[in-house]
Amino acid sequence: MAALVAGCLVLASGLAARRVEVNRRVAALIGCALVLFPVQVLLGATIAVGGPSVAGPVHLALAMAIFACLLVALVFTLDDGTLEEETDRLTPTPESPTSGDDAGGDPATAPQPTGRSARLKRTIGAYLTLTKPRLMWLLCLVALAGMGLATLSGATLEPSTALATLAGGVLAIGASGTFNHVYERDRDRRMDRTSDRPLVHDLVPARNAVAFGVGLTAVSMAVLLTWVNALAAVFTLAAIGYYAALYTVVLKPNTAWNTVLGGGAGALPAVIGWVAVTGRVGLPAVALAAVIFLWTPAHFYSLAIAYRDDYARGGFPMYPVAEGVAAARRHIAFYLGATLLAASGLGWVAGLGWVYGITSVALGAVFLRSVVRQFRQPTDEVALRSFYVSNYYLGAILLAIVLETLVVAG
Ligand code: HEM
Ligand SMILES: CC(C)=CCC/C(C)=C/CC/C(C)=C/COP(=O)(O)OP(=O)(O)O
Repeated sequence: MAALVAGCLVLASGLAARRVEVNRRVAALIGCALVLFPVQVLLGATIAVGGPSVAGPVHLALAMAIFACLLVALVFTLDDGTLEEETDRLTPTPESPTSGDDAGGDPATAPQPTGRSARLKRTIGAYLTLTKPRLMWLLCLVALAGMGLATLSGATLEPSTALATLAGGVLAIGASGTFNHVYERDRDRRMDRTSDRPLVHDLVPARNAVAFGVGLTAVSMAVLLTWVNALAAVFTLAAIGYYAALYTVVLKPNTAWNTVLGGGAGALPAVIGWVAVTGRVGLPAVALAAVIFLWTPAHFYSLAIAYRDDYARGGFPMYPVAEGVAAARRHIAFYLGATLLAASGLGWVAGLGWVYGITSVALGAVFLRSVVRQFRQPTDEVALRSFYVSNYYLGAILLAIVLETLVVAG
């Protein structure tokens, strides 16, 4: 039934391309999909009658190729219709002399809480903010999904291992987020979105923040070494270094590739989760990491479009700042396509079932629709909506993995 529906849709795309005038690139891509589809039907028939085992993977690869042709055709069609020329590149202004004074406000004139407990509350709140707690739920789900996948390979997940891995991970994310706050405090002052951060207002002295980050790192390592294993600790330390040094110091201020290359930091928790259970690296964990890696630009570029002026003020060459909104939108669509393909690859590599299949197709469609809306309605609100949908998409497929591997199977 699914193949029939897909076939009808491929055919409908072909008919639509004949009715509306499409350019040659789009026509060629849809033509490819139309030619590949009957081959796919034949391959499917071969599998149904017990053909060679290689037919299965080839069948999946061909399905991915058909999807890729149609997605690229869609992007070129949307681009042709609505996009302005790429004249919207901004120049990051790292040393902007005027923007630093007012954006962050003056801590001396900001209202100070009176009373010991109010001050204590404010300081605790400031330290909590340094740990970037809003990111944690999704990164924890990544690690949990990594652990769940490991159980499919026959390993057993002890609840204490799961708890210790998540605790070590949360502490590590807190540490790297803290280092990020310290290093970026001057640029944060110049950006509206970040001008209320604790270090901008000296709510926490930078030295104390560094000590806090080092402390969190040490406790994280102690937890992982005591209750999980050495390899998980090594990967977690690498993730802290990746985010706090490689991404924050080297990539983010210097190259528009910062998000693509930085995506590896967020992908590592998938491997950490798997390693925590098995003590070694496995293919399904790498496949999950690939999904996160490809998802990251589709996640962040939408936010960066909405805040491009802010990032330019901060002096960061984020992709929409350096290359313009039109190019960024196109890349969001391509990375989204790559994410959806990687997600099907993950399902196949890990042997996931229908809960994961249905969730990734349904939420993938919601994600794709939100990105298509960005082309039709290129406003910051629509871009921001797409940013949140990216999180729901990833959250949903990770939950589906956890459900299939730990709840249903366990
Ligand atoms: C280079 C990689 C990434 C960049 C540049 C990036 C950037 C951002 C930024 C700027 C925010 C807004 C933060 C704030 O306002 O406090 C954000 C929010 C968020 N990000 Fe990412 N992100 C990246 C990777 C990831 C990864 C790998 C995950 C998890 C798997 C993730 C999950 C989230 C979540 C859950 C939020 C919070 C959304 C909310 O406010 O509800 N991000 N991201
Ligand atoms: C296990 C472990 C330590 C994992 C660390 C991985 C990690 C925290 C990845 C997330 C990357 C991230 C949310 C960047 C935020 O962008 P930004 O810092 O550019 O955002 P900003 O503009 O708000 O500062």
